[in-house]
Amino acid sequence: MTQEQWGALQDDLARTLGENNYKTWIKPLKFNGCEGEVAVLQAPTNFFGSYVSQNFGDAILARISTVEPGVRRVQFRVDTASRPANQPTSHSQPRPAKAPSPVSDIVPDGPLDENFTFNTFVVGKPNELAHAAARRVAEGGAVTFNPLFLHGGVGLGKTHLMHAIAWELRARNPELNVLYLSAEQFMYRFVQALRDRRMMDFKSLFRSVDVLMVDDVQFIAGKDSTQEEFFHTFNALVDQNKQIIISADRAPNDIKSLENRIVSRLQSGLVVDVHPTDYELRLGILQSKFEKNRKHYPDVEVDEGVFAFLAHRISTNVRVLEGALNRLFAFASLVGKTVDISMAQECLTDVIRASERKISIDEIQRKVAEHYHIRLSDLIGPKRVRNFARPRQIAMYLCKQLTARSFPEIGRRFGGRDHTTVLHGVKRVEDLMLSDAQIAEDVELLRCALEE
Ligand SMILES: Nc1ncnc2c1ncn2[C@@H]1O[C@H](COP(=O)(O)OP(=O)(O)OP(=O)(O)O)[C@@H](O)[C@H]1O
Repeated sequence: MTQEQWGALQDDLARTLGENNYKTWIKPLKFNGCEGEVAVLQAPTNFFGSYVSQNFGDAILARISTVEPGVRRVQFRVDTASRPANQPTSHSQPRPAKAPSPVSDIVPDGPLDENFTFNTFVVGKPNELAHAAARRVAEGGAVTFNPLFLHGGVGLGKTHLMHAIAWELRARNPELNVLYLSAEQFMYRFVQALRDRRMMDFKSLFRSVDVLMVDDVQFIAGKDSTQEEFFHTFNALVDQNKQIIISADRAPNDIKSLENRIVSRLQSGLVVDVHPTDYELRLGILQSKFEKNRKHYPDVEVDEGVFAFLAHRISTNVRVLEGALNRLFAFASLVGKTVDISMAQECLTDVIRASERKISIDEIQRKVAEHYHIRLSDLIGPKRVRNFARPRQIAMYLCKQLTARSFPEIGRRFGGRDHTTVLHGVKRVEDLMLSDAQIAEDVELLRCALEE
């Protein structure tokens, strides 16, 4: 993305977030470039970065990814030149070292968030299994399932649970060597060790931990040598009966470009799905966050019905929910008014609008038919000629990606087809996207048009 495109994107944000938000929070951000899947923005202070990340992070990411489809995360960094010496950055993402780093730098103690404990984790139907498994692992003792593999969508509490396990294990046994890091950090440390010719240090350090936690493991998919090293580390630890805990945004066999031997290793323990939140869980989380934050906003009063309104109207992603609540409280304390539903509606227009945007199967079918210049009846109908069959498979794929519909439901909406036909179609498109650039481009174009 060029600086010019960043400028246009800021203008666009000004229109959706309003002039005040723009001037205060968006204008001071500088675009520092992209590092793989991460777009790096420079913020004036740590607080600034985390506020923007919580409140406007999703809006910024959505726009950046229309220009840079490969970008999946936005990271806020503070300008080190203007920061006093020794002040840590808001993110513990590694920065390239100039000279070989000390051994302890190769595997740093993972950055654990002190708010991510079992006490602050609200349990409901969608996450009760994951919570129970995490509790079991946190008790320590004999390893019963290895690894524990937690998977689920963005912002549903996987990292929170992993940190909670680490805190609990450390509290029970301070001697225990618990290492938490993201898969991205694992790769970075590995590359750094290779570059500094310190692979022996790297290997012996990783093999000496008692509990290893790797977050967002999907990141290493397609990165061959990192996968190889991860596999060896994994095996060495399992052989020593050391506990491993992994998280990812999807189940092991759904992670593309992950070697089969790793997939089967990851499946060999307990695989638990953290489901999207339901209304009750969202309500519970809002109430718990409210109690917790009360001390920061002692004067803020909340009308009855506000939490129910938010739990109904805001998406399943807990990070978004938290951000909305923080923004609402900051606003209420600023204007000194009680939070009521109309204030929530006004203050969170963009968040609510984003949550409301639901793409329907009808919309997808119409767009795909239009794109390929075929009739809707041919897209849905029984004819199996390639001119219709391929767009049909693409439409099925997009339905699976962009709606919450199940395979059988999608099948029904495509002329009563069996769910295995849909499954096959989706798989076929996934494969084709890797080998056929035209198909990959068509799918991306359609996705962008539908998400607009
Ligand atoms: N059940 C819950 N109770 C309390 N807070 C929660 C719960 N689930 C998620 N959160 C909060 O939501 C935010 C996002 O959670 P977390 O970072 O653990 O998500 P994640 O699943 O790891 O997402 P990602 O894949 O984006 O990293 C955190 O602030 C976390 O504390």
